[in-house]
Amino acid sequence: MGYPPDTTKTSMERYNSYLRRVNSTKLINTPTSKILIRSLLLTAVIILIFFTVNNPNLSSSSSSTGHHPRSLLSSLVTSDWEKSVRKSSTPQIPTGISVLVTGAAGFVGSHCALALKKRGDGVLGFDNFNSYYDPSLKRSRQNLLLRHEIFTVDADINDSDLLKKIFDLVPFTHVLHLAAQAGVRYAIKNPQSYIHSNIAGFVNLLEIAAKHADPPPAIVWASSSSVYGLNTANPFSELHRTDRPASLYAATKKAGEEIAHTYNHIYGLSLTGLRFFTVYGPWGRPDMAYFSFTKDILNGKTITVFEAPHGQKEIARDFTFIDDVVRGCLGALDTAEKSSGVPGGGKKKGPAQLRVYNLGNTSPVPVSKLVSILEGLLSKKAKKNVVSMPGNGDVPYTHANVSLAHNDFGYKPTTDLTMGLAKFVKWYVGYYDVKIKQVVDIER
Ligand SMILES: O=C(O)[C@H]1O[C@H](OP(=O)(O)OP(=O)(O)OC[C@H]2O[C@@H](n3ccc(=O)[nH]c3=O)[C@H](O)[C@@H]2O)[C@H](O)[C@@H](O)[C@H]1O
Repeated sequence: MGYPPDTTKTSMERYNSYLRRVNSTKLINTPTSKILIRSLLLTAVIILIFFTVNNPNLSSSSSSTGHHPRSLLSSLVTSDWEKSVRKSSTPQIPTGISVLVTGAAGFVGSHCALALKKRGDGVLGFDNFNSYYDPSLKRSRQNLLLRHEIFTVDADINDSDLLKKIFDLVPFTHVLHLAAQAGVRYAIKNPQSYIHSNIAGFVNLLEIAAKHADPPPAIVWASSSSVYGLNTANPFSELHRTDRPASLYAATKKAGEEIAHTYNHIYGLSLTGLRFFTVYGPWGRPDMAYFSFTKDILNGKTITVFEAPHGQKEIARDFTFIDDVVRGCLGALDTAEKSSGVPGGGKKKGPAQLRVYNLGNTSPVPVSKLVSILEGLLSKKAKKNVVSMPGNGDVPYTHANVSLAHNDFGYKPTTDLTMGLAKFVKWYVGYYDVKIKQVVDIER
């Protein structure tokens, strides 16, 4: 219940405010008050600068707090830019699809973009080139895409205005959504970045796909093996429980799967989540163990290898080679049905497809074996510091059952870890111009 207005007080306040205005005009004309006002202004400016410096998110165009970034729409869009967007997205064959690839300058994104383009599909890249790891590697991937006539828009998926503009220019049939904050253990250091990209960014994309895009595209997106969390049933099946994530990263990917359900249910968006299992290979991510181990072994630096508590199974991963994952992504895109939503959102013509698949290698390898394979390929012994696995989000073991992906789109991984790492090392020494005794010939 509200209080009745105090009319006496209100009119007194109006009068007082009138008096303050009258007095202030008199005051500012005296020399003492001029000095006073100037010093007050100066103090205000200093406080403002202090706040901005200590809260970079306030001035950032792409904050990590989940606030909407300032749109790059007006600074990016020119008629040449529009031409590049349209040209890149146009399929080269009559049966080709038109795909917006978010995270296109990332590891999996760049490989998928190239594979799609190679078979005649239209591909537009989208990436914010953040500095989670060396952005120059992302720029090199972007240049590689450009050499194959794939244009990459340099922006954040939280930029609604720009995304809308892109969907106005191109009637994408599909979105391959791979832009995300990756890394399991980094979530301890920078939790907000996971919310910004994996939750807010994903919702922003889905909002635009559901309510703005005409036609609403089918969306295939990157979930993660980490959603299995503390699950102990093996190998991991899509039917197992995923309600016990061990890291915030895993929790945001699991949240993504639930959010996908909602947009499928309300708006009829066709959505397919792919649970990737520790993907590795050429042009990979420097933050991942196989990559940083390679770098450190070559530089004679000690690597930290995690081990399980005594009496437990060795720490292992179902390492999955990039080419196998790319085939899985294309298979998922090719079997994705159209969204059933009506452009503008709010209605759907009927139920739409909602899928989740494991994309793993089906053959877990202990991390100690990963190190010994690398030692062989690099002809150099690793200096190892073996420590107990810290409780910072890691899980001890992953192992995929991929029969669902096999049945639905013929997914069948074909590269074992030794072969895949040989391909990675060959790329690594070429890219970073490293001399090693002998590069194992993998073109058998
Ligand atoms: O499948 C996923 O969904 C995730 O895969 C990947 O996570 P992980 O499987 O944790 O890969 P990665 O960090 O390479 O560690 C590999 C192994 O090395 C061990 N490890 C790691 C670091 C270290 O210093 N020492 C060590 O022993 C470590 O204990 C682990 O056993 C992606 O990064 C992630 O973004 C997500 O996609």
